[in-house]
Amino acid sequence: MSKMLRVNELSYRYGTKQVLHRVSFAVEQGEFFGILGPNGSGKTTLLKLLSKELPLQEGAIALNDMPLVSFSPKQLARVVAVLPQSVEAAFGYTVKETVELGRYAHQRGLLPKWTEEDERAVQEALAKTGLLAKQQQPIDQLSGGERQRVYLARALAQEPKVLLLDEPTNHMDIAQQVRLLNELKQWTNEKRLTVVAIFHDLHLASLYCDRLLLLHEGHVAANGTPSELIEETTMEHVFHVAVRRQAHPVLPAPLLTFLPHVKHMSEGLASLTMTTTSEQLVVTTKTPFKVLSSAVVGAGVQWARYFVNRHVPKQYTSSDPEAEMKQYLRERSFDVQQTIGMMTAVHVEDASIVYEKDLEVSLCAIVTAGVGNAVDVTKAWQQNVSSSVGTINTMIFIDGMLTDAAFVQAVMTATEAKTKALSDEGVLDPVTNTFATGTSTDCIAIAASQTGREYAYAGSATALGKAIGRAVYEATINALRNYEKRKGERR
Ligand SMILES: Nc1ncnc2c1ncn2[C@@H]1O[C@H](COP(=O)(O)OP(=O)(O)OP(=O)(O)O)[C@@H](O)[C@H]1O
Repeated sequence: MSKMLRVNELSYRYGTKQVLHRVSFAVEQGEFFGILGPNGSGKTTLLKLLSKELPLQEGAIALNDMPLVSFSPKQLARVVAVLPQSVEAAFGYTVKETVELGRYAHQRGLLPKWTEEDERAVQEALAKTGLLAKQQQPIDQLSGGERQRVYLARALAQEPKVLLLDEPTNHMDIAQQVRLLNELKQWTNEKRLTVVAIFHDLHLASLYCDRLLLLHEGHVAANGTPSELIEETTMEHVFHVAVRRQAHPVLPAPLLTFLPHVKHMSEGLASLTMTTTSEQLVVTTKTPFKVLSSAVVGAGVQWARYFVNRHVPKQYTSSDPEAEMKQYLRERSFDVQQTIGMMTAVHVEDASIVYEKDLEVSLCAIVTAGVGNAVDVTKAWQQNVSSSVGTINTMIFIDGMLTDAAFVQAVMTATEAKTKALSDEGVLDPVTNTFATGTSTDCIAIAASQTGREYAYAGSATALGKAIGRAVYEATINALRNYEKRKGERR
């Protein structure tokens, strides 16, 4: 298959200093290709060889299957545009005049004429870079980020097939970075523009690039998709920092988080306080706990200090319960970003609290249970299951450092224990008359201090799993009995 750009066994020396070692890769037309690597790994040198700013010493570069050496400067400028790392501001020129210079390669003859085509390309480039309103301004009166955009506009006005960018978003604020990369990405799709760009920001590279080349001391350390390449061991080897890979919340792109030398301190469960009123049950921890939950507020993975189980009337409805609950929390001065918020129609004073403490595990389970919406989940498909708020809310606080697997297993173990408690208490699904496995709107939060003892797993084979199983079972049984008692008193 023909490639837009093909680099083969490319090596380069400044004097006796070898800075690139037999670098090979290929880029297809329309690809957004990123070059990553630590300072001094050879990225700029590589880009300068691709633009012929540096002469070829060893190896080969082909553009559209033609050797780069065979291109005259003007021929090359019709195919390749470059945005260097830093450009000297050309004093006296306006923005538009600077961008017009990009049309040089397309002009012919000794006395070239400015054509409609030239004007259209310049205006399009100005529009793409958000500079239409500034076109008459002198370039030396612009900010660093704006000037960077002018040079990008000049490169785009060249209407190249390949765009070489050395840190294109350098000097730009985050909104400009995202805007520019969105535009470039669109051009790679619509105009089949090929972009080869040096990135320092791994996240931007991971989000926008189709493929990445990772350089390490002038060698290719890796070459692949962001998902293949943004990987903990490789990154730690190349960048010499401890990292952790995570999933992007919306896209199948990896995110890397650097692990700083800052220690998270916690007093564990000793710092836990609980207050209960008829309106709400609130658990507060002195330091944030890491939480995996299905709560109305704070669902997913969060760090939180406030855990609110709010009592709401049985007939509670809201078109947007999350927004309504956030408003409720704000009105009561909770820091919403650090709060896990659940709701229940059950009286929260009937919560059951069970502590498990031995040499291996220290945890606390808090359960509120109502079975107005009890459901046998295996038969739920037969019925119109309600989603009102008669529910079982389970919170588990663990003194320890849980892996992701342990968090997920803690949810499984707690759910199994809850289901067993319902069955032992004889709770039935009122429609099918079979044992209920839960209610239709149950909620769970697993909160861990993330200090002290490490727990890789939390299934029933482990001490943590055993403790969760016992505590959740006991707390659920007690909470169910409290609920039944109150119901009996009301009759
Ligand atoms: N003109 C030069 N003369 C001598 N050595 C040079 C020259 N330009 C760069 N180098 C050296 O070559 C190596 C690679 O430099 P290069 O600029 O390609 O790295 P880079 O990966 O782009 O770095 P950065 O992330 O800091 O921009 C570095 O050790 C640098 O000091």
